[in-house]
Amino acid sequence: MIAVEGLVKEFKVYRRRDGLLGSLGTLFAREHTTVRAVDDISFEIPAGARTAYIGVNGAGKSTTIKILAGIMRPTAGRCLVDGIEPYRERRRNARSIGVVFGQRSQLWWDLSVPDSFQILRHVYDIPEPVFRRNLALFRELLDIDALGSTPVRKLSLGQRMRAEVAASMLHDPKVLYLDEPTIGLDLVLKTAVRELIGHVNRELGTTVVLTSHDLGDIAAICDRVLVVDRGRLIHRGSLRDLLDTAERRAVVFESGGPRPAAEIAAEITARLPGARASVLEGGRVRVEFATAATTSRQVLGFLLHHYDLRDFYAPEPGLESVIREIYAASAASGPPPRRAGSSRPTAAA
Ligand SMILES: Nc1ncnc2c1ncn2[C@@H]1O[C@H](COP(=O)(O)OP(=O)(O)OP(=O)(O)O)[C@@H](O)[C@H]1O
Repeated sequence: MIAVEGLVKEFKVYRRRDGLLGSLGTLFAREHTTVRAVDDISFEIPAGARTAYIGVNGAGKSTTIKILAGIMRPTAGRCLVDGIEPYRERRRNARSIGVVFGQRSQLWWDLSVPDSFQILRHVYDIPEPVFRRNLALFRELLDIDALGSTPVRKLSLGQRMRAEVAASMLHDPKVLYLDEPTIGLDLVLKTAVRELIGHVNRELGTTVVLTSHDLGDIAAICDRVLVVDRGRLIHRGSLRDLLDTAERRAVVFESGGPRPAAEIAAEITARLPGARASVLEGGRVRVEFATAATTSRQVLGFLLHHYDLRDFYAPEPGLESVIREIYAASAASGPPPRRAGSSRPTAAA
């Protein structure tokens, strides 16, 4: 569905000079640096996949999504979305995609949500049964009727986001680009939006590309991840594989023996290389360990041999810690610098 090859996007950022003379100077020669926001990225996303595109602030996520959505042209490389080069055929592309950019609105500021939806219905030429089916879905899951006839500009961020998500899906797009779609939503509405995205993915085979700093969104919506760092793709794979790469894991157990939990925890920390044990509420012991120093098998063997294990479980490694590990590894190996190209004077435009 989506094929990206050697995608590059550079921005020229012009330097401002201080003072009147400096300002006059910039009329004749302006210095700039080149920011390489997307740096030779290639990937493919099959139809119906739910992909998280993640990275720290400024990693290049929004820039990539803007290119995929046809809002921006790449400096080099290309992408095809459902056989279309989005920035060359913007109108055709717009019919088959739905977009939510958390900070930007696709609704009419002075109109109510129902009026905005009526306009979108005509813009996209949405057949009546599809329009009615989708409105019923948004009523059920997002309580869209509660937004009433209030103009969009008067809605709270959370209310507007509900309308934005619904608007992006109104015309049954083949691809949904969601940039922070649950920003400003409370937990109940977050869950509803996640359910809605899951629903259209299952029922209509919609391809979903999500960028979010909300790890709950990623875990609930996506089954695969692309991780970008300073414009470069540094990890791709299934969410399951990503979690399996966790270098730190944990087990929690309850000991039936007479020894105090604090004593057991201290013993484990002292004797198991790379392990740190602590006592949880209720006297259970949590052992965190680095898989590079001690394997899961060694930890389990040690615990079984020394203690009377009553209750035992291994919590899932948190997505947050796994992603932190990936960023740390990337920073340590020193990927290409974000700023490509040098500063040079150019004639003023
Ligand atoms: N129009 C622009 N002009 C100049 N630089 C830009 C422009 N748009 C983005 N950049 C720069 O490109 C880099 C990537 O920005 P981008 O918005 O794609 O990051 P992001 O991963 O979406 O970040 P965030 O999580 O904060 O939204 C940043 O260094 C940013 O400052």
